[in-house]
Amino acid sequence: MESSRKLFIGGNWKSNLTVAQVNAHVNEVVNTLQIDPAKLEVLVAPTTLHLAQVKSILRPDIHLSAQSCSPENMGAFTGEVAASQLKDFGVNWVLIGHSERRSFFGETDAVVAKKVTLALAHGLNIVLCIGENLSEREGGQTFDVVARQLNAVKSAVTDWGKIVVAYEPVWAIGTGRNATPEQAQEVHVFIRRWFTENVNADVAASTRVIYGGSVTDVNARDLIGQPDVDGFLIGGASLKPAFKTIVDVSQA
Ligand SMILES: O=C(CO)COP(=O)(O)O
Repeated sequence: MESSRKLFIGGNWKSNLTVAQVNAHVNEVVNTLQIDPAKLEVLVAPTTLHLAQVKSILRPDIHLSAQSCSPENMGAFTGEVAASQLKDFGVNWVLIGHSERRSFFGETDAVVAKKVTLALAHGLNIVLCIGENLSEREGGQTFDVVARQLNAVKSAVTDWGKIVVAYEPVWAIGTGRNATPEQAQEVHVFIRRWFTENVNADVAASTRVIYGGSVTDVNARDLIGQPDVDGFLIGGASLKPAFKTIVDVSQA
């Protein structure tokens, strides 16, 4: 990555871990990370159920994030947690647009945009997830999909400074088949160009674009070596001691 942007590494724990496992993982892995605050920000996103528990034991220099928020304000929306409730509770970050939300729970671009609007209105920072699926990649539509997903939130974003973009090709998530460093770099460059053309050059230069999809302690070093890969959003490996190795090699 380029030195002007601070590295960003997030652990998305998805729907994993018991209470005991959360405690052990935070105490043994997350809270023992070596983080140079001038170089790197780290975030963890436990289930909504575990936010309070993690908040009570997490090192204060590590960001706590929800994995989603409601596309509506507080009210009669059973099962949802509103952005304002996250903020009120002391959670300052939220993942929005993860491909598992889009594909398994029917989140459309319009729903993603509503969530972005509310999250920003209530002062949350966002990791905005975008990326193409396998048939879209094989059909040569990667750039079209990524641009469509960015266009969908463009008018909802009042402050790009509160957003980290996570490029997560769906075909790489949980498959053990990561994008090659060159494939990641190519799309990250495209995303940066989208910012230049649709927002401005400052935002294009300063927005962190992180990569997600089968990141491991083995492939992290080559991926982070790409000039436009500013960090990672990590699923499986964020639940293991490998998370520590990834943090270490990324700062090296
Ligand atoms: O979806 C991801 C992070 O949000 C990536 O998951 P994996 O690292 O398990 O492929």
